Amino acid sequence: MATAILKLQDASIFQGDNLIISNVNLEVNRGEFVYLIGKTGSGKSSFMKTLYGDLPLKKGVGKIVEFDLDTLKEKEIPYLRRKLGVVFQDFQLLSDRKVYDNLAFVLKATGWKEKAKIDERINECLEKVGMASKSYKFPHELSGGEQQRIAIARALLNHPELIIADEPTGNLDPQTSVEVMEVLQQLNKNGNTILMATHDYALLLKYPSKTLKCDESRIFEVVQRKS
Ligand SMILES: Nc1ncnc2c1ncn2[C@@H]1O[C@H](COP(=O)(O)OP(=O)(O)OP(=O)(O)O)[C@@H](O)[C@H]1O
Repeated sequence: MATAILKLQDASIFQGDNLIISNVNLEVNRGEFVYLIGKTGSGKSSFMKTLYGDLPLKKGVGKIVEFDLDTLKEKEIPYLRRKLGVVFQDFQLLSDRKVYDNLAFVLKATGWKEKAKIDERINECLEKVGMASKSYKFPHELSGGEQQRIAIARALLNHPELIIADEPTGNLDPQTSVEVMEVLQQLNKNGNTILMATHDYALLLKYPSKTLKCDESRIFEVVQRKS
């Protein structure tokens, strides 16, 4: 039976007092790869921010990786984020430290203490994104695609139940976008559940998958035409 990792019922997304999206009803099941598409300003980022606790869910019911979004307390947010891997368009790596230290920073902040275990986990995650040889590089020594792969490795560190990627290829050229997408596809094949916002239709055509569309203050599933 399909297990819902994310379930929203009659949920509304707000930015402050402004209603951005209303009556959202959707489920994302374990193992799925789901796109969220929609024009600039249609509310994709606001929707995703609500999922990782950056915006409160003020109306409706939402459950994500065993957390209730509608009753989520401030102090629960770090624990929710540990079960999610969030990837952003602009990578958000710390520019003053090497790749290894970017990842170690996250592990230490989430309670990892033993150096050998930290090293092992960092290496495992870098291997998953094909970046094992780059751990002693600074972010500025890497290309955009490489930086995004490091950001994906960082998202994987604490075995997330859901990866939320907000326009992960938005800053990348088409060829590099495909390379990053291949990494995400591979992770999904290995069991990771992924929700990815994008407006890159070329990727959608190349890697068809369940697609949600954000339009006119609503989110609904769209059926992709074959051919
Ligand atoms: N911090 C904010 N305060 C108030 N309104 C905001 C804020 N951020 C976004 N909005 C508004 O919310 C609406 C949705 O914006 P959002 O960034 O979620 O859209 P998006 O689909 O992710 O667009 P993009 O593709 O440009 O990131 C827009 O009308 C925007 O003006």
